[in-house]
Amino acid sequence: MIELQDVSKIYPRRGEDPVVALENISLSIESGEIHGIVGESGAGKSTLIRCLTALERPTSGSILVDGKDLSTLPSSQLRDARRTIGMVFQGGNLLDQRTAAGNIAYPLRIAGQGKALTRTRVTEMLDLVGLGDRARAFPSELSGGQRQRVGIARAMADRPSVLLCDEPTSALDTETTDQILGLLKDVRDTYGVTVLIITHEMEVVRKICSEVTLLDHGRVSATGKVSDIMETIDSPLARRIVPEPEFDPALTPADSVVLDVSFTARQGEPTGSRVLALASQYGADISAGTFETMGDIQVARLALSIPTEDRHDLLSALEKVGVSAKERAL
Ligand SMILES: Nc1ncnc2c1ncn2[C@@H]1O[C@H](COP(=O)(O)OP(=O)(O)OP(=O)(O)O)[C@@H](O)[C@H]1O
Repeated sequence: MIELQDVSKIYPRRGEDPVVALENISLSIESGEIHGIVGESGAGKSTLIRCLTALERPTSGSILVDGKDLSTLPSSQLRDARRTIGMVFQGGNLLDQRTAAGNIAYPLRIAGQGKALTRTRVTEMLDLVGLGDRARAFPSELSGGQRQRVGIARAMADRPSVLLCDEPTSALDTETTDQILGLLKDVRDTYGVTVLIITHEMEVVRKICSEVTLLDHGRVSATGKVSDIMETIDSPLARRIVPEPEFDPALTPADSVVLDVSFTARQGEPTGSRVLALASQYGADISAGTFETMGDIQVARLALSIPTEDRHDLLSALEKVGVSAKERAL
């Protein structure tokens, strides 16, 4: 479990105002959750990771990992506490001169684990990430996805309780991204590890995060279960996670307007069919649409084109069934 209590990080600058990189961050992440941290460049994501790995101490507040306060531990105990945290970096960040097995063994050697345990763990981790036959390959002989698999194996080798992933899928293609995200989920399922992912890719949030936090100028601007965030379908974070579908307004028929219609539905709720029936009843057509299944909810954003004169009737019919809709300014 990770708990941040009122964490602030202020960088002093000579002759200039200090930079407040993190301001009163409070977050509680239960064991076994997959929590995404998103935010614009400069929002404080890297600073948060550095504080969580105790590479930096926060200016104030406390950071507890499995009940241990990393911000006050003396250096002598910090090394052991750090072993409870595994790090996955962008692109794998492997040691080029070591084989896949050598990279995975490295943190175990540093931690002083014996040869026999190291050997068993390396085999177990290579199997876990599906690279049992590539133990002797050097990073230059592996694909980007395989390098990241080794990165995950290395991070898990010393059995951490927390896995911090810093942009784990950036620079990977969609298919490889899916495989790496699937692997992170499997790792969580197998070892019950708490996963924190810093990402700028909303796809990561959609596909594997159970919870998400949006950082904005060093503050928590929104946080919660992804399904709860998506229920407030018009919130800025919900729009960022599942944006409105793009389409070319030039294709809208003459004398028509576009309505943006958004809704969520739990399994078995007929909201989608109700919306489509109303659209058809009022002569609307689907110009573009996005459907996402995220955990136990479905999220839909549709752009409906409708004859201008019928738009108010459809808007009020949708409102009656509790579906958010508004006219798009073209
Ligand atoms: N060592 C430092 N000294 C001074 N300011 C810093 C330092 N590290 C970060 N900052 C500032 O703190 C703020 C947060 O930076 P941070 O790198 O955490 O953002 P980020 O969300 O990770 O951005 P990106 O997505 O671009 O990596 C920025 O204004 C940055 O300039």
